[in-house]
Amino acid sequence: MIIRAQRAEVRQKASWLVAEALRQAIGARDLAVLGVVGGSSVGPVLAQLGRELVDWKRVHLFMVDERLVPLDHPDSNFQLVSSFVQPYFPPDNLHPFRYDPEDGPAALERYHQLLTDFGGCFDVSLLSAGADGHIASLFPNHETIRSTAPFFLLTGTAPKPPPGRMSASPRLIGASGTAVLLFVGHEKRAAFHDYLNEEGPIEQCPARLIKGVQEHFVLTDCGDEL
Ligand SMILES: O=C1O[C@H](COP(=O)(O)O)[C@@H](O)[C@H](O)[C@H]1O
Repeated sequence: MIIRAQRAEVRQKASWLVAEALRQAIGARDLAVLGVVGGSSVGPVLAQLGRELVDWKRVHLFMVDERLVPLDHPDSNFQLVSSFVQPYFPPDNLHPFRYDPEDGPAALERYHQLLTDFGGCFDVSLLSAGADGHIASLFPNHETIRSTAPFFLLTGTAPKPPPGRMSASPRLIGASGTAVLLFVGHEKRAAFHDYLNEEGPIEQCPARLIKGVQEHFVLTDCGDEL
């Protein structure tokens, strides 16, 4: 489903959709895994999400992607996300990706194991597309979007700085129960039009990946009529 609205409404609706999908997952299996990206678009949605009626002690937050910087670095996606969710999330339910350059692949395996402890996939993914159509750290025409990894991947060649990143793989994002994808801001207009193109391959516009997710919603303030 595509929802075109003014920015404030996009944030409100996205927050409601995420909350509703979390409530459904909690109803089905007593807990829910929320996967979240970084970037400027998701912060206000996460702030709004704190006003929704959700049993937060049953929700576990994982990063869908992370920049390979220390967790207290201003570029860290977790740093940004946690600043919005700290007021309402139990601290023990926040699961940052902890990278150690000494054992990169082992860090991926540890994160995979941790996710497996909570069911092995994201019940809900909150995503934001970049101006080039990337989602998480899966970039157009890049090794990351071509990856067949079942869970998480590392790259040292991301075209958007910093080049060192961790990302949920295309398969893991595709296995989400619900995906909520934002195209917020005029600079995302071309990417949104690419997303709409039924013919185009996922490799050129990774945002199209979510068309394969069981339940997916796209919210944008880039509609032609706005
Ligand atoms: O680099 C990244 O960018 C995307 C999009 O960010 P936005 O600021 O345009 O919303 C983000 O989803 C991703 O997590 C991040 O690493």
